[in-house]
Amino acid sequence: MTSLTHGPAPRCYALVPCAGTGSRSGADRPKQYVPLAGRALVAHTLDALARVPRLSATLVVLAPDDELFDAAVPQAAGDARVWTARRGGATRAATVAAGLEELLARGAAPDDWVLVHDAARCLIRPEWVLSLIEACEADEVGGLLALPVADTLKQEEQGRVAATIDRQAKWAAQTPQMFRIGLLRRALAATGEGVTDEASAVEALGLRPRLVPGALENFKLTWPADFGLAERLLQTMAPASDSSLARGAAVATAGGAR
Ligand SMILES: Nc1ccn([C@@H]2O[C@H](COP(=O)(O)OP(=O)(O)OP(=O)(O)O)[C@@H](O)[C@H]2O)c(=O)n1
Ligand SMILES: C[C@](O)(CO)[C@H](O)COP(=O)(O)O
Repeated sequence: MTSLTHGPAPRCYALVPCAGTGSRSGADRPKQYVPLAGRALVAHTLDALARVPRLSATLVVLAPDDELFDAAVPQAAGDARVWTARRGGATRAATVAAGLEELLARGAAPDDWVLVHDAARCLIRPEWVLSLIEACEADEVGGLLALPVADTLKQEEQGRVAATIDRQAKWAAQTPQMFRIGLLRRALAATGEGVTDEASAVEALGLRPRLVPGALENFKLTWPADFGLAERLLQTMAPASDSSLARGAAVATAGGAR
């Protein structure tokens, strides 16, 4: 039963920065629009997020001059849980910061959670998103999907190894990264555009985000060779079992999108 003295339970929103150019990808267009297994890369990303019932809505932040999204993801126009905003900035951090303002303008509360997920991680699975939500929703700070580094790490100087770096306790950060909207907004305002992920901004406030084990498959498509690999994985992916997500559905349905 809802208490009379407390507000409604915090909701979860996804925020997908989708305003990059993909300069390292070698593609003939922004990488999020490269076709993979018959659909644009970002369409796969949004499909997976759409199968997470705990998400009240997903905000896709596009470049101000984006002319590709509507044709690349036609189903978004008819989906009340997908919102778009042409407010992307010069850096990922600027795009995310603008997206947070948009969420607040659309009725999200500072205490609500936001899960920032790269458009470019199109192999995300609904069950991994749910595992992040379940690990973080009772957490003071929030957290992120990440993977312990498996390889021996080398420090390069002019094409040669200058040092071998201790990999003990090193993790590679992935997305989604889940924080309260108000906290992340404050963190990004303090750090500016230099940070490459949300956790870095939150860490700069002296906080310690929770590391939640992710999956190797949830890699970020960055280099030309990544596209063929992602396409092969998409083609062989078993359909996710939506029943495993049902335990999250009741919470989202009770609130709906604001
Ligand atoms: N100004 C920017 C830069 C990046 N992104 C988004 O942030 C995610 C992760 O960034 P990255 O892989 O670095 O994408 P790009 O910046 O597009 O790639 P590159 O660095 O190779 O140019 C992508 O979904 C990208 O669209 C964004 O929304 N706004
Ligand atoms: C957020 C991120 O995907 C975590 O690995 C990464 O930091 C994005 O960095 P990039 O500079 O945009 O590639």
